[in-house]
Amino acid sequence: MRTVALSLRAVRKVYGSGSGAVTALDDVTLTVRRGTFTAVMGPSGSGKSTFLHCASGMDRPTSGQVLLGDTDLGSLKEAALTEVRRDRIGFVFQAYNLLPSLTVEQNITLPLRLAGRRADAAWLSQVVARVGLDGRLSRHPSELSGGQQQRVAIARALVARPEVVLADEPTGALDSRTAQQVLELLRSIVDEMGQTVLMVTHDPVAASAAHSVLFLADGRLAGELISPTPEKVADRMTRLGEW
Ligand SMILES: Nc1ncnc2c1ncn2[C@@H]1O[C@H](COP(=O)(O)OP(=O)(O)OP(=O)(O)O)[C@@H](O)[C@H]1O
Repeated sequence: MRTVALSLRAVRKVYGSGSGAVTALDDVTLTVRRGTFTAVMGPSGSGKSTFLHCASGMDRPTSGQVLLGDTDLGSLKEAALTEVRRDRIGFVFQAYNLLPSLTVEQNITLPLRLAGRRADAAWLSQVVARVGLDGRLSRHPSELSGGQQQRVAIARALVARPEVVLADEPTGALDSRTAQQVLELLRSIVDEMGQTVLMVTHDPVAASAAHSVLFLADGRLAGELISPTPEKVADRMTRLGEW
C-alpha cells in the first residue's frame, strides 16, 4: 500500500511574463501522507488557491511535478487529467456546488454516473450514515440547511473512494457551530475511514481541526505546525504578516 497520497516536487507557478510576471508558487516541495488531514494557510495572495489548483490538476505548474500516488499529473493529456480528477480526487468547495434539480442521492452519486459507474450500495449507505444524511436522500438541496448541503458535498466527494479529498474553505459559508460540525466530520472521515484530506482555509479554528498545518508566504512554504490549536495557528499567521 502506498503511503504517500499526493506530492509536489519543486512546483513553481508564474502568471504572466516579463515585468508583469507574478510568481504565485515558488519551489514548493511537500508530501501528503495517506490517512492524514492537512490544512494549508497563508496570508491573502500567498498562493493558497494556486496551490490547490496545481495540486488538483485544475491548473498546470510552470515547472516541477505534481504526483497523485504514482501518477505524474503533468504527463497526462487533458482527457486523462479530467478522468483522474473525477475518479481519484474528491472536491469540497465553500459554495457546495450542488445541482438544485437533483435529489440529495442523485447529487451524491453524480461523480459515479458521470464515470459510467454504479454506486456500491453498501458503501453509499456507509457514506450517507457517516455524514448524517440518513432519511434525507430524496430531498432537494433547497430543502436543506447550509451545513446539510455541505454534508451532501462531502458525501459526493467520498462516493468514488478518492485517494485524496481537496477542500477549499469548506466552512467559509457556515456559522461557527455548523462549521465546527462539518470540521468534525472531515476529521472523522480521516480518523475513522482512513481518508486523506487537504484543506485550504483562512480560519485558524478550521485549520486546528487538521493533524497539521502548512503555512504559505509569498508562494513559498513557510513552516508546519503539528497538532495545531487555533491560538498557535493565529500566532503563526500574525508572524507571517497581514492576514
Ligand atoms: N490568473 C492569475 N493571473 C495573474 N496573477 C494571478 C492569477 N491568479 C493568482 N494570481 C496572483 O498570484 C498570487 C497568489 O494568488 P492566490 O490566489 O493563489 O493566493 P491566495 O493565497 O489564494 O489568496 P486569497 O487568500 O486572497 O484568496 C497573487 O499575487 C495573485 O495576485
